[in-house]
Amino acid sequence: MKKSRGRTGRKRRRRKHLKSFMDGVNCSHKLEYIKLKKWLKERGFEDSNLRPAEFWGTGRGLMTTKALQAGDVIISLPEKCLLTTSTVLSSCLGGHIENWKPPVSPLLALCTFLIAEKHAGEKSPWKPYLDVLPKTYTCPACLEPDVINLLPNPLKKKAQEQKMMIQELFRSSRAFFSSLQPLFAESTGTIFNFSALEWAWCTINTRTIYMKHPHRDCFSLEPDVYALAPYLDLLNHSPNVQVTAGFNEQTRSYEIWTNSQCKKYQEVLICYGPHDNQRLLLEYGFVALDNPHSSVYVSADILLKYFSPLDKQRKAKVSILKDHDFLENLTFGWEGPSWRLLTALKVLSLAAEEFACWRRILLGDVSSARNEQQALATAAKICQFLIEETQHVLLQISQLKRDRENLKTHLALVEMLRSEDLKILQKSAEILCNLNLGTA
Ligand SMILES: C[S@@+](CC[C@H](N)C(=O)[O-])C[C@H]1O[C@@H](n2cnc3c(N)ncnc32)[C@H](O)[C@@H]1O
Repeated sequence: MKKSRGRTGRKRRRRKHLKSFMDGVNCSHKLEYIKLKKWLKERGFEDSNLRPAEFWGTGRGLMTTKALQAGDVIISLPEKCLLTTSTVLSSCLGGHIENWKPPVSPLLALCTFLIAEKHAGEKSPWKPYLDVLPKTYTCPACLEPDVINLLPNPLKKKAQEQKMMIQELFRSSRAFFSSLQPLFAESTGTIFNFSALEWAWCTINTRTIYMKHPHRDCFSLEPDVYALAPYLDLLNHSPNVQVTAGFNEQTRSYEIWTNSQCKKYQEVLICYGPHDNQRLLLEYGFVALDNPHSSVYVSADILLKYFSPLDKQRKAKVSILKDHDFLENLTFGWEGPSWRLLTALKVLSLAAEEFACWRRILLGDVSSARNEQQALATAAKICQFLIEETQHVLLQISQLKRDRENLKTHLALVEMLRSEDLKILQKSAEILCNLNLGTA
């Protein structure tokens, strides 16, 4: 057939090129997925129109072989396929967990089960599922300190806390792991080592669905809300889709319905929640492009740098902001500075003679045109400072990517987070520039 060389041909080629990026590469022929499908079928899972595939941008996910309409069921996974604390209690670990004092948490019970089953290899009834689980994760707990240092605040602090929390979980679980020795030929110290626990913790943190189970006395008081859902847990996240999910008591299956459309052969995406990128990175180890829920945080330290220490009311203003919880969660978003950030800036910008009206400002009132103008001008300066700081970190990352080949994947993740932050800040700067021109 003759190739179309004109505008229509170019458009068609561009569409085809774009489509090939959006479509995934089907990998359902791979042995591990064939085995998983067989395993699921034995547990009552009806073959759906979903196929495992590799996608540009989101990685491994599920593609649909049939167009989905709002209201369609994406997947219905029978209870028998779910891995919960009931699964753990009915395994050989059950008796040990029931006798152990102080009781272990539901999370530790699940981690222990995953590690034990992985160690069992061919003997594990869960092998087909374990074989498709990721070998490594990109949650902050798995990042090197050099990479964590490049994260913005307050994520950096939360990442360090996550790392320490897993270290503490390991330290406090050692005696329990040792108590399992009668079940294993190999030393429990070798089986339940730190990296095994880190892997199991990340598996649960990034892949479980929410399913509340009643409290059982053999577990500590931490909520028992986890279930691992093989195959269903191959669904990736998009902040732009809506789904309904839950356990259906009638069908005794965990079901997900879509409220959005999805074209044939495209990736089926679900929404893990209205999370910003810092939360997505912390909880799931990834960043979403153009995430409408994302924002850039302004710390109290940065905010206060823009106000004179000679202001006699500075101390009083800071304590008002602190008492009314206006020194945290101050952000720049896709729509400019948040109302909270502008309010904090307005209180700090109050002239001596206006100070008495701080309460009105906290309620959203205008004090004076001068006060409004100064708050907007300061917001623009802070935004510019954050733009330069983010550009500086991006430069550091690109240098490190050249020098530290082993950190490349993790650095690329932080780079993506910082680049998304830069986009938000640039958008905010543009909005502020227009607002400042309007009030000048
Ligand atoms: C429930 S699993 C989804 C399946 C996963 N991609 C896999 O290969 O097993 C959640 C993990 O998928 C990845 N993920 C989910 N949504 C993503 C997205 N929009 N972009 C990139 N990675 C995503 C993250 O690594 C996250 O921790």
